[in-house]
Amino acid sequence: MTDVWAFENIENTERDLHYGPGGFFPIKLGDSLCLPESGPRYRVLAKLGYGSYSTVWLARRISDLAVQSPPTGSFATVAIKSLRASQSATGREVALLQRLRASDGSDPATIQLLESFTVESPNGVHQMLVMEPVVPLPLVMGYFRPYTKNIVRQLLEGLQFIHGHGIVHGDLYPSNVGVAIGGLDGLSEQDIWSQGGPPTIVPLVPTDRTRDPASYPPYLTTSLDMVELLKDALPSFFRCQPGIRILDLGCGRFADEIPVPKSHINDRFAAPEVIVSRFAKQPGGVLWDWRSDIWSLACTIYEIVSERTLFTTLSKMELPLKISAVCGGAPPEWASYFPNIAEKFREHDSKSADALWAEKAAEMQIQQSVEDTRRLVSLLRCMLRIEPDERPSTAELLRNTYFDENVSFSHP
Ligand SMILES: Nc1ncnc2c1ncn2[C@@H]1O[C@H](COP(=O)(O)OP(=O)(O)OP(=O)(O)O)[C@@H](O)[C@H]1O
Repeated sequence: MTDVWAFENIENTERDLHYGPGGFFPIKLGDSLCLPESGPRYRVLAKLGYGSYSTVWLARRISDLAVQSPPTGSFATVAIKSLRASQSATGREVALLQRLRASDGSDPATIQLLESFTVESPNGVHQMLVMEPVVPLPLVMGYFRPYTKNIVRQLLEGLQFIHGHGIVHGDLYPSNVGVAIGGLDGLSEQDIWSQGGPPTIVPLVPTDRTRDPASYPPYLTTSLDMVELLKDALPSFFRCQPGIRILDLGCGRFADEIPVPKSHINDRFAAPEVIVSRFAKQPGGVLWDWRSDIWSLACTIYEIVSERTLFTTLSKMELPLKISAVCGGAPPEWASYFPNIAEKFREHDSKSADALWAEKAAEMQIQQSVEDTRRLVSLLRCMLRIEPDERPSTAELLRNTYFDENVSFSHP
């Protein structure tokens, strides 16, 4: 935004535009994040990522105070998700994560909130969510192919944990799945900086001289290359079974919430009931619930295992047709929702879907044995039912024959 800032934004950084009222909390490397009642608590070491609603930072605890009742052990090196002020005021993420705390000492495949606090900036009041650091699964899946079945099982168990706590995730897709990183506490700050390499930064200089310098950081920074850091400093990470964590409850909801909030999930992972309400402007809004998560998880698993997308970003016409092809036909009412393509739905039946999945299975077999692939395809097809009531629960899915012990666990 050269009309507002002196320098162009760089790729892979949050939008400089979002440092303003209601926007991001200005953070720079080396900052201390302070809890209102107990003073400095975390030192910011590196950026981990950013999204539409937050920036996420690697930080280390600097006070001697133990994190209050940490659910899964005490981490000195943490990820801090700093929410936009507007999101902090209206979002449910903290409340959802609080309900998801594993109080029984178990280690669920769902990200755990270690603590949360608020900080103020000229942009507003921001929630800070302190969590275990992870690396996004898509970045490291290549190293964990032998554990494919175990990863699928953990994903279903993680979602079972979420649903069992009366929560709908609402935004399941591969980047919202992470792998827990043990061992960062054993590295010095210097190790993290030198092994992770220096970030690229771009100075933030507003062209408007009246702008409050406390409302934006002095520079934007790229994220730490966690994979490189792990390769150099913690190579054992790649040799162990991955601990899966489902992340980002930012678009989630309580199952009993009325009215049901708007769904924000990307079309590629959105269940047919969401697609119909979006594209066909079905009156009365859409009831997206745990069954919609089952659909999204199937798309996520397919993408993680095959490294291909099941539904690419498609037009209003193409996506319903693709769903009909994958599921072996569309329900009769779709003819009235999508009159321009009603004829084409007739081309799809269970036979054409079998043929399509046979092709997909051939692509997926590169990673698994033939029998594993056959069973995984059958599991995914159970999850990908257009009628929400036909989608099994996570508990039912975990009893699927794909998880039977006698089927090979790894590569052929
Ligand atoms: N616990 C964590 N450890 C390491 N990195 C994380 C962690 N949580 C989030 N990230 C990184 O920060 C990015 C943004 O996080 P997240 O998706 O939760 O934010 P968001 O603002 O809700 O984004 P979105 O626009 O996807 O809804 C993620 O893509 C991920 O790379």
